[in-house]
Amino acid sequence: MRAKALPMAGITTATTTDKKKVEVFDSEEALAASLAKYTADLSEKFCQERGCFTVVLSGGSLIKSLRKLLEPPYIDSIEWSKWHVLWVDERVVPKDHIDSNYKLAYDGFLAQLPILPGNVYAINDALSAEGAADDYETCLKHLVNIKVIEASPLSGCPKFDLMLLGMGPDGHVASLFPGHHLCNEKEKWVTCIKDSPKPPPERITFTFPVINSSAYIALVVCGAGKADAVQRALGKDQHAADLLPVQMVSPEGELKWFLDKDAASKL
Ligand SMILES: O=C1O[C@H](COP(=O)(O)O)[C@@H](O)[C@H](O)[C@H]1O
Repeated sequence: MRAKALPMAGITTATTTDKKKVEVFDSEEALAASLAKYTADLSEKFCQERGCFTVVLSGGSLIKSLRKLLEPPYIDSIEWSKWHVLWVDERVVPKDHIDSNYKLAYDGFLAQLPILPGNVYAINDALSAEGAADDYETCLKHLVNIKVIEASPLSGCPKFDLMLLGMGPDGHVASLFPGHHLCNEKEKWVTCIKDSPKPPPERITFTFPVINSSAYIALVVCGAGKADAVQRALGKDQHAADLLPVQMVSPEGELKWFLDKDAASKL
């Protein structure tokens, strides 16, 4: 694949290949502005093409980086009623619990938007971890059947329009942690983990077959604490063995890394 460096305003470096783009921003503020435009442009594209836009959220620091979507011009121009919002992973806690990814997204993002409540798909917090994972997979199957979510002709998995992923300092994405056997799950779309190394221990998560069926993935990573994992994923010395989960992200469509300069400091 051909790689080239592009000079862009407010961006320290930008590297592209056919399917993978990496942009490094001088500040998290500049990253958030670019992420909002990227999301809005994809929303417009998919609302026109499909009549709806399926967006998958992560928890953690990603939600703060979406804040520019709450401001003009996007708050007024995006067709929010056509958005369908799901989560790539969720902690098995009540929806009003401080650890809930739903609560984080609702308080910091969704509560301020005119997205239809019926288009926001939280996990069922009354169920066990296994039950919640099965229930969420059933929800995905229903949304594929009624064509809200496309099906990938390659994998048969749900093909989300845009997946917004964060990454932990250890290189985990969703609730798929380094060295954990769930990174190799091939059959289930949604599974549960009961021994998460990061609290809380019980979570549900999309598996890599679903993550990697996405049309677009934005990987949003900020802060010096994540520079080592970024270096392993994007640096010159690439080893096929012992891949970090973030290195297993390889969508059918486009993968775009949004890095601030601290996260990119070891590249
Ligand atoms: O536990 C989780 O961590 C990751 C990364 O979070 P961050 O705060 O370091 O950005 C997040 O993407 C995931 O959804 C969440 O459950």
